[in-house]
Amino acid sequence: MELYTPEALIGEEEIALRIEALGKAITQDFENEDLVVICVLKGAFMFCSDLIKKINRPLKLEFISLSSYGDSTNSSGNVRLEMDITANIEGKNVIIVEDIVDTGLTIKTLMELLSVRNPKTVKLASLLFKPVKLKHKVNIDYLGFEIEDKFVIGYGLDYAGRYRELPYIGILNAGN
Ligand SMILES: O=P(O)(O)OC[C@H]1O[C@H](OP(=O)(O)OP(=O)(O)O)[C@H](O)[C@@H]1O
Ligand code: HPA
Ligand SMILES: [Mg+2]
Repeated sequence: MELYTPEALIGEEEIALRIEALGKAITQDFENEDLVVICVLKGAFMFCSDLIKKINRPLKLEFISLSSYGDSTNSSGNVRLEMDITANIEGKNVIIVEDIVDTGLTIKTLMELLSVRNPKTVKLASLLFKPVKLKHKVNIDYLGFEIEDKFVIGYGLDYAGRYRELPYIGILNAGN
């Protein structure tokens, strides 16, 4: 059987502790306010599912699917909308949940897409931020971890569709 243990960068416990803190912060910031949480598929599915369990406020969950990396470790520069949300977000408090902000192109594209729908507020929660590659200015309201310039996998993040199921964040090596 193929060996399958990519090098760990951020472990399960560290992720869980950070998510608990982010959930608390969101809970406090949205006292008496309803929320629409938008999970950006596919990468954010695991982070989003753990994060919403730590938000102690009424919320509705929506999914959007955006893709620009395909089977590469670099952005194609073209963000494809594969599936849109179904809810009307006009006048609503929206929290976008992303797995990673790398070049910032995906989140820039998504912010533009949502802003014309007139939400009341839009905040961004991202588990990871890779500042070295950033090309578009992005404000992350709820950040998990800043990471170095390595292509990461696991906990929802993929390389060519693989590794999303790993319970921790690992680093993609040539040997993986
Ligand atoms: O800041 P950027 O350079 O735009 O990169 C970040 C985006 O890229 C990845 O999505 P991907 O295109 O791999 O789709 P996936 O989530 O379905 O894997 C990741 O999940 C983010 O959404
Ligand atoms: O480092 C990364 N890993 C996985 N997907 C990504 N999408 C942007 N950056 C990354
Ligand atoms: Mg991907």
